[in-house]
Formats: sequence, C-alpha cells, structure tokens
Amino acid sequence: MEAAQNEKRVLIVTSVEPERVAVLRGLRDDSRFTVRIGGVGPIAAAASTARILATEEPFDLVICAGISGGFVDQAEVGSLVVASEIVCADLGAETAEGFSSLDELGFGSASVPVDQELVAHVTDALQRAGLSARKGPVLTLSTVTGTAATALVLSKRMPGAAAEAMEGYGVAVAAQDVGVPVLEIRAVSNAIGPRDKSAWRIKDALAALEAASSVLREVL
Ligand SMILES: O=C(O)c1cccc(C(=O)CC[C@H]2O[C@@H](n3cnc4c(=O)[nH]cnc43)[C@H](O)[C@@H]2O)c1
Repeated sequence: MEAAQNEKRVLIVTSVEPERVAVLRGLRDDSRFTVRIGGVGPIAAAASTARILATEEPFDLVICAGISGGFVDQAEVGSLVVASEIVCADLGAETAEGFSSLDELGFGSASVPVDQELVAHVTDALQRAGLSARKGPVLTLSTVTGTAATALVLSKRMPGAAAEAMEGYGVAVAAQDVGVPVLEIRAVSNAIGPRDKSAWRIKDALAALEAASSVLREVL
C-alpha cells in the first residue's frame, strides 16, 4: 500500500525482534508505519531512535511499543497500558533523605510529557475494540525490578504508576529532541515484583501487542 503525501508517518520502536514481529502482524503491511528494533534499555533505545530520526524519512509520531511489567492492582498481565507520562524512575541521586529525581536536583527532567488528547484517543480506541487497556504513568528503568521491596519503593515514589519497562524514556528523549510527539504503549507480560521469569506470559503479551497494533492502524 502506498502512503499518500498528507498521511501521518509513524515510527514504532520495539526493543527486540519478537515484539517487532507482533507489531508488524497487527499493522498488516500498512506503509504509513515503520517498525524498528531499538535494543534493550534506555541508552540503546535513545541512540537507535536518534539515528533513525536523523537518517530516515521525517516522522510525525514516534511510538515506543513492547512488553512490560505491570504494577499489582494497576495493570494485569495481558492488559495494555498507554503511557500518560514517560518517567525515568532511576535517574537522579540517592540522598540520606531518599531518592531525588533529576527535576528535584535542578538538572532537567526525568519525565517526558505526552499529548494527553492523543493518549485518551488511543486508549478509548483500544477499549472500544474490546481490549483491556488503561492509561497511566509508565516507568523506565535500567534494571528490571526483581523484589517486592523495590516494587513498593517505586510505587511510593510514583503513586499510580501502571507499568515499568526499559526503553520508553530513551525513545521519548530522542523524539522530544527533534520536536516529534511520542507515545509509549505496553502489553503487560508479568507482575512487577519477585523475579520469576517462568511466570512471564510473553505469548499473551505479544498477542495483546499485536491486537493493539491493529487498532493503531484504524486510529492514527
Ligand atoms: O523470551 C522471549 O520470547 C521474549 C519475547 C519478547 C520479549 C522478551 C523480552 O524479554 C523483552 C525485554 C523487554 O521487556 C520489557 N520488560 C518486560 N517486563 C519487564 C519488567 O517487569 N520490568 C522492566 N522491563 C520489562 C523491557 O522493556 C525489556 O526491554 C522476551
């Protein structure tokens, strides 16, 4: 399918190949979308996204998409989260009084704003398609949470946080740097807490990611 000149061009960045495959299946060859692997973690994701934005066609929207952990009682395994805020939860300083974010230290922002109308539009569309979806803050961390104690610290630091993953902030900073709006869409594969990779429902999360991608074709 040829993309008309006035159609929105969307770059979707995933961390690994199985996520890219799931997204492509949902998009069914829609040529408005470019889907690339950005690598695991915020640094690889930022570097890859910046390179793609600098060297490929101009994009109107960047989406970080993939699987994630979900905070217990906020986002169930198999459900989708659209980031209402993209927050780097471990960017700051540890002090005797606790964690100080980049914002509190006065060195910039550990959070990238997203267009709330677009977030609501996409979340509504996912729900109308019968998918379990909500909006909420999505945390970016360089280290996957692996204990109940860390999960508690994070949910106290960011009340209402819905999900955590490892790339959103990196992708978002690269997009923000060139003035392109950004979204983060996550399919929850596991509950955040004690590490038990055997309990990760990766197949279910990839199926939800595919279904979400097919909705994106309709709404963007
Ligand atoms: O093993 C597989 O088949 C497989 C298929 C797709 C993806 C994976 C990954 O391990 C992707 C790593 C990716 O997942 C995000 N993620 C998922 N759960 C969490 C979490 O609890 N905390 C933080 N990140 C999480 C993360 O963005 C990684 O890049 C494996």
